[in-house]
Amino acid sequence: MTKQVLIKNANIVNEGKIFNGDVLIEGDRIVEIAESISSKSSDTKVIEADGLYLLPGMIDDQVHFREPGLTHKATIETESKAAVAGGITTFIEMPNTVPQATTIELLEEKFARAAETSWANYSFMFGGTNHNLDEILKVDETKVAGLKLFLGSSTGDMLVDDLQVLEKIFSNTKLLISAHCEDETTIKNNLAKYKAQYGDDIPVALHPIIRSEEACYISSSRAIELAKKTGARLHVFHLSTEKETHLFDKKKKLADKKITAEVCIHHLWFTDEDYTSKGTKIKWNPAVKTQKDKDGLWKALLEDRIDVIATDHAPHTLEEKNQVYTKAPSGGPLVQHALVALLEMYHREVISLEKIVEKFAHNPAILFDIKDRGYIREGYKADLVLVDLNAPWAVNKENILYHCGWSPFEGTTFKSRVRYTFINGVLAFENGKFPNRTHGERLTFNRG
Ligand SMILES: O=C1C[C@@H](C(=O)O)NC(=O)N1
Repeated sequence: MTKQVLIKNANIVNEGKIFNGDVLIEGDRIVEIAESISSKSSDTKVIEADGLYLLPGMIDDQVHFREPGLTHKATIETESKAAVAGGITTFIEMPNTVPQATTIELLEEKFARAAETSWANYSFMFGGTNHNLDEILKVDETKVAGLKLFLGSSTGDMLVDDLQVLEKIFSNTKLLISAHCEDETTIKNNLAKYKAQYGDDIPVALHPIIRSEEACYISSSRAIELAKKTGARLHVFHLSTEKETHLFDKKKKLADKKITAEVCIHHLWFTDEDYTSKGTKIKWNPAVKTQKDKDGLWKALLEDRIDVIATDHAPHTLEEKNQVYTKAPSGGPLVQHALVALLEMYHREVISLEKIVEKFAHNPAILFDIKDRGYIREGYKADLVLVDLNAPWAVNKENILYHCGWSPFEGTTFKSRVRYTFINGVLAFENGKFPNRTHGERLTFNRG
């Protein structure tokens, strides 16, 4: 008989509602959701979830797991395991690896590596450059999550700045285009100004002045304009400014939106005041900006001008991060702590549980047309998370799972913790331990 798991008496958070009930898993799928389900056989594993909240597994649409080529920073195995401990059951990984995922062959190698080692479900973005239009046009949109374009330079030198090429890509690809938007000319001019003043040792607090609001706004506006002109499907990654949020529409149903937006945990949590205590640990591209920006991002998220929450999990070693401003790479690890950070914001009455689930599970599933995931529904894959909202713990070196061994949240106490995570019906994480070595599946899409 197929293996069964019965989750009893959970507060189920799903599709805008919270209700008390039981969920029965058989094999890799949810087979029944009801007020009360009795155990069907003696070897059904029963989880008494009294007081816990059951959420669909989070879907993180932007992570950097550094494989191949940068495995001193992270691997698919280490980071997907950390993700599972953090309640993320599915991730979409970025192409700025070494080599970059800019040919179909290289991309398929990443899929093969993930099939062997990933704990969580996965897909990848194909990388666009100034030179691989032909290859972009060969990519089958039913097989990959989308196309990533760096419209501002960041880790991995993948800047696409040939405007003619860009227009051809937007006009011709059927792939969902995810864009990193920061205007390169603005950044370069700002950087030159402060380099003249400070040399390489620029105070990190100037990062949001160098990678400025203006840089973000110019680039996002340009990408949106191009998407409108060409009819391309555009998803703007990691908005970091209040100003940009007004470029996005709040009225339409998500499935009908052709232009969507993402916000990341670090931009919802930190502000420029934190550079003093955290230094380059919170150096990200785009930069963490002002309190006004953070407030604006929250407002846009809650008003549905921003559609999804992600992490942009981007680990670097501490040695790399602890360099002077111009040498310290941008990015930091987040997948283990993103959900509990959002639950902290729930405790602070900033966001509801229903909204967290909508933005971090339902909406990425809708936006990427992910098949059978992102919801607690009968017939869907059993990617599930049970969280305890009242079990405080502090992030420290002993409980950090990232390969790089540090977190921008070190020293932070979170009220909530992830108790159980299921990947395709298999219990991957249980109270700090990993009872089963799960193997995530390649995402399939309702497209084409
Ligand atoms: O766009 C990016 C890339 C990422 C990385 O390190 O890969 N780090 C960032 O801060 N932003």
